[in-house]
Amino acid sequence: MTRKLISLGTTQDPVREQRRAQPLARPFLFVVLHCGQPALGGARYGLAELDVVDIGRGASRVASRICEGGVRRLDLRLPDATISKTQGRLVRSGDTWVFEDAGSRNGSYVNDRRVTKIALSDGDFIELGNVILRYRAGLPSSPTSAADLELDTPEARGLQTLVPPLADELDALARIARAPIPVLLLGESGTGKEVLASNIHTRSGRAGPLVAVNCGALTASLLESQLFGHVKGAFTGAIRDEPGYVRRADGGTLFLDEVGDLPLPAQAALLRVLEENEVVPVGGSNPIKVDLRVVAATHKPLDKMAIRGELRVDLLARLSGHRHTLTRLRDRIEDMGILVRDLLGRSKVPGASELGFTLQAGKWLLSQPWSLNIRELSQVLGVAAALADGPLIERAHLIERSLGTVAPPEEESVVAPEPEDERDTAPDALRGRIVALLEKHRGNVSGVARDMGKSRVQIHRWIQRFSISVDTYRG
Ligand SMILES: Nc1ncnc2c1ncn2[C@@H]1O[C@H](COP(=O)(O)OP(=O)(O)OP(=O)(O)O)[C@@H](O)[C@H]1O
Repeated sequence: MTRKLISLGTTQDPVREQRRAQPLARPFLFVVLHCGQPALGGARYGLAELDVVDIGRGASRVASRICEGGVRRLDLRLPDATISKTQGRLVRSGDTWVFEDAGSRNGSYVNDRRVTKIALSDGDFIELGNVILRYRAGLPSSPTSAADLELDTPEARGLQTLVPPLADELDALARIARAPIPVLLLGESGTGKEVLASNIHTRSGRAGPLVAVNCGALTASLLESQLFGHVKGAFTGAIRDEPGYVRRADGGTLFLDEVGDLPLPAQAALLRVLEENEVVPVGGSNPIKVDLRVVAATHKPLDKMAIRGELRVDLLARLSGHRHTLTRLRDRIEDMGILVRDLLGRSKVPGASELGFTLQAGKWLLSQPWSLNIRELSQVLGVAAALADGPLIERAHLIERSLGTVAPPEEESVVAPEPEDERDTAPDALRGRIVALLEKHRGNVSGVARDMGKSRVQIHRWIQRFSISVDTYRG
């Protein structure tokens, strides 16, 4: 079984009907995590067309929709020895859903509390044996994303989700991927922008390579030659022709990672390339044609940067053919099961893909803020898999903040407000202080960051804004 999409009804022309249909808020039941067998991934079931959901033990996860005597019923079987054959049921009561335990052997729990009967609220977690489910009262969904979905096989990495509004956005992105439209990926660090860029390239069917450029790591003095290449003899040390990133991506995809870190002079040069589809290598005189598909990514607030003059508005417009903002992990916690399956499956720790979780460990995964998103989850799981000394990852193996005390610098967030001090400090005084510290630290930005009590990213941002050439201070 790979990806089963179960239609909710037949239409004359489903494509046209879907285009006409606006997303509606609908209730859903998610199977979020099979703690004992995370390889089973997760599932979602639309509750809008149902009156009752019966849940009990089965040999495998199977959901059947049945209509008997006018009652629309979903029969959900879950493969878990700790679940009773008849565990419990969800019953529609007007606009709400009520969970009733059916006298199960091990009991049913909602948000950690043992229950016999309870009206569910949006976001409630339902624990049945070692399986954790979640009720969502009203998620915007199109007819496609409202359909039942089982995800138990890793495929289309970065494009899989159970969450309906996100599924609709990713569906649009998957279609855009096939056209040569520039894509701008926004979102917090660790949400999967690079993974998605790679997937967009794969789906584009373009024959050329995916060439990733970390714009924040380009050296100021060599930037143009790194991007656009150079001819032999263009400068001291140019002992042969070099194509540069842009020409290497000819016929493929140029992935501009951390595009918010691109210095202004490089922005102008890049814009020329994107507008004219040709590149002039440093020291050369003849333009060379290039066929590029550009995907750019950043966790910075590009629109604000454009207003402040730190990013060219025309470049931003060029890059923004289609914008996609990645969802934070804590806002797609229903995907925990499918992410865990993917991450354990890819882990280099021997036997990781066979591991399960204790119920306590599973509940912990679902309760964390995951401020560093999927990257943090991946790190936590990697350590846990290495520590586990049996078939199950226990709560003690899941080490909080495995990335140390690192928190995303507030100024890096696409949604974060601009830090107060940046707006309030007199620009001349700030520039003077940075220049003095660059002199003191001989161009070492980390030293400046330490002395000012700021992140390196913040210092780089000021350096760009004040057009300071760091190389001048390197001795
Ligand atoms: N959908 C996904 N499924 C499984 N793993 C993922 C997924 N998306 C991202 N990851 C993993 O999470 C980590 C971070 O992903 P990625 O580097 O793509 O994030 P990013 O948004 O580009 O981060 P940054 O902004 O810091 O560069 C990687 O280890 C990646 O393999």
